[in-house]
Amino acid sequence: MLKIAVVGASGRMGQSILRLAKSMGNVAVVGALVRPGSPAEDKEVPDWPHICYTSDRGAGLAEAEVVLDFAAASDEIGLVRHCVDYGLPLLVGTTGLEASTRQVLEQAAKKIPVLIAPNTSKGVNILLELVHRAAAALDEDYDIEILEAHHGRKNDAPSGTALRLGEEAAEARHKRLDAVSVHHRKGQTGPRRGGDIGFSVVRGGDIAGEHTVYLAGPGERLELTHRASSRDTFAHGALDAARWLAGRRAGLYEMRDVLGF
Ligand SMILES: NC(=O)C1=CN([C@@H]2O[C@H](COP(=O)(O)OP(=O)(O)OC[C@H]3O[C@@H](n4cnc5c(N)ncnc54)[C@H](OP(=O)(O)O)[C@@H]3O)[C@@H](O)[C@H]2O)C=CC1
Ligand SMILES: O=C(O)C1=N[C@H](C(=O)O)C[C@H](O)C1
Repeated sequence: MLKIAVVGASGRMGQSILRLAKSMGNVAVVGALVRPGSPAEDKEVPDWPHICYTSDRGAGLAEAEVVLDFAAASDEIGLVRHCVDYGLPLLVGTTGLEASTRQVLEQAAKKIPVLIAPNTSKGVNILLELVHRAAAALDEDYDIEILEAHHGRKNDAPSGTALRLGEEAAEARHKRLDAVSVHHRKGQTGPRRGGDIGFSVVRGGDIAGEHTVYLAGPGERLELTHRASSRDTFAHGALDAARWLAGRRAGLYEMRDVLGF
């Protein structure tokens, strides 16, 4: 039985993971971390009656073998330091991380296993491979645009997945994403610069997560799309990844390592 702790346990992803873990039977939730002052604090976790939501990191992570972080980037560095101090493998599902946090995670990965996974679905991770291949095969006459759509409660934009897709496309063309990304267009923009990668964002309703990468060329357009119809898809992937991460040696990992491609 794998013992996990979920950080951001009262959130949408946290709840989905807690529910799914119960139905699976081979994963035990031993910690459910919430923000200090959260209305959930000290309440019993539904499905896990012997566990209470806590904001006490030491208590919440004490028995965990793997930590799953879906806490919307609020105290990432404190969490990473704790995992390093206690040798805990960490899955970071949270998106919208600062570049400085990413550096802290890279340092931490020298000491503990760290899996950075902005999207834990199988389909999106296959999409990353397809985008790499298409961006490399089609030259810069094929303009790359990335469109993402999510529910109206999402806090960060563009999504972590959209940015990861952009990185993959840029890397395939031997570019750095920050040198070619375009996030704003309004007014007299002038023509599109060849080689740019544009991002567009839709927010509304209960959209679980949709990503389309366009490669728009002369006389044709390739569109590669992934649509998640349920948040449980991400929760399933997170629990698979947690099982994979347990007992791994220190290192920086991605979902493609978990999925074996
Ligand atoms: N990797 C993947 O496949 C996926 C990643 N995500 C990402 O996961 C993150 C969470 O998404 P979602 O569940 O929809 O967001 P929510 O806002 O529903 O959940 C985030 C939760 O984290 C809590 N929280 C905030 N700070 C802390 C803290 N310091 N310690 C513990 N808990 C804390 C929040 O509490 P409060 O509300 O009280 O502030 C909230 O309950 C986002 O970054 C999202 O982009 C989402 C889906 C899939
Ligand atoms: O906040 C969400 O909901 C999601 N966030 C992730 C992201 O930012 O890429 C993954 C998924 O699309 C859902």
